[in-house]
Amino acid sequence: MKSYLVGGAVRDRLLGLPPGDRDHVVVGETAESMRAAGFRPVGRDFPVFLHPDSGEEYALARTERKTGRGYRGFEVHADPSVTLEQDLERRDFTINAIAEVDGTLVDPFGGARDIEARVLRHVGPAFVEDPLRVLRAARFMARFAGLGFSVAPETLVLMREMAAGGELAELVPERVWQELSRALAAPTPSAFLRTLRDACALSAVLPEVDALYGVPQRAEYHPEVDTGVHVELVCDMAARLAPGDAVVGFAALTHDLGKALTPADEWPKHIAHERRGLKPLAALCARLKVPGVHRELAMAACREHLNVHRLDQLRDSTVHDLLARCDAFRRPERIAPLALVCEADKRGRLGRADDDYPQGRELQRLHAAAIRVVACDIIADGLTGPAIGEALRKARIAAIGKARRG
Ligand SMILES: Nc1ncnc2c1ncn2[C@@H]1O[C@H](COP(=O)(O)OP(=O)(O)OP(=O)(O)O)[C@@H](O)[C@H]1O
Repeated sequence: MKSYLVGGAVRDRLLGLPPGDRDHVVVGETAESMRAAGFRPVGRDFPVFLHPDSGEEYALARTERKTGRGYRGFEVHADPSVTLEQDLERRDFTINAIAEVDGTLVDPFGGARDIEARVLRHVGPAFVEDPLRVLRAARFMARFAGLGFSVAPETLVLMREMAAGGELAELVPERVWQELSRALAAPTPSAFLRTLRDACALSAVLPEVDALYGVPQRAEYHPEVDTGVHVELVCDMAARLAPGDAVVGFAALTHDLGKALTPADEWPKHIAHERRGLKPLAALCARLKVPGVHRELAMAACREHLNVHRLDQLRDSTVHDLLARCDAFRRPERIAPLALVCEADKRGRLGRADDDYPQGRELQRLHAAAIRVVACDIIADGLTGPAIGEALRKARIAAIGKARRG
């Protein structure tokens, strides 16, 4: 059987990055011959098989033909006559279209040269057939911008054409979310936003975030002034504080959505932006089918980030109610990520990256003190019904006060 290692595994090795999934392409075989050799078929849309021992993916070499709008309008053709080069030609970027066999590269589109030059370049004119590739370009930039990569100018031209053609709106939410969440888990999420803006595509994918650009903030708190730039800095700071964590990343991205709704005559102040942001955030989550865990932290960060910043000015009961709104007595794991998002917000400002953020530690300390008080302490006092809840609240407020001043 003739098989080649392809895609991310070859690319990442040439970049000197740790190896991820190893995908292979197989030439000259059929689904029947693969099954006869012990490979297990997976997936509905493409002829992909799992190796019986290693579990690695082996896909039959295939070509694709665009038959309709959107990324689903593809006719896949996989038979033993499809060559390796034809399979590589249908791929998105030259850096992803390199194959390797026995230590030798097969690189018909100059991917190794583009890796050397740190260029993200499309393979060929078929690039425009799948609108998801605009998002993939932005996602690879989030991953590789720190290594010095940029999008080739001719690729950017095609991305702009694709965005102008309107097909991005037809992507199913799951695919958009997959690229967005992977970008937020990458080292430089700001490059995802900037690449989409450069391609005039951010307004189609994340209109709520696009609307933040050009909205000014008070320069004494935000030397970067522009809210969109602030959000970029916050996302990159979140990626630094919580590497690979798209839950924290998504909350960082969306914590200030309300600032886009501040009436312009109130600029650069944004009174009540925490409250105003909840509705567009809920709409965004519904549209992209954002998983509950991401949604919950994002809603909490949007609502509470100012409260956490001024934690030392809040009354004990207000700290308690903040924790209760976050459901932090039943779900204690919610507080550490909230503290991280708030820290990213504070340090994601021009010139503030090295600021200390004691509020994050204090929030966790007060939360730890409050959750030490449990219902059985109260029930032991002979209380019943709603009185238990009220007594519990009072005891937790007292515990917060003691932790602060005791
Ligand atoms: N929409 C697409 N259009 C063209 N080629 C694609 C597309 N999606 C995936 N590919 C090809 O399949 C390979 C595997 O895709 P995948 O999404 O797993 O990314 P990857 O390159 O392996 O990166 P990662 O390390 O992030 O998983 C890519 O390297 C690329 O060659």
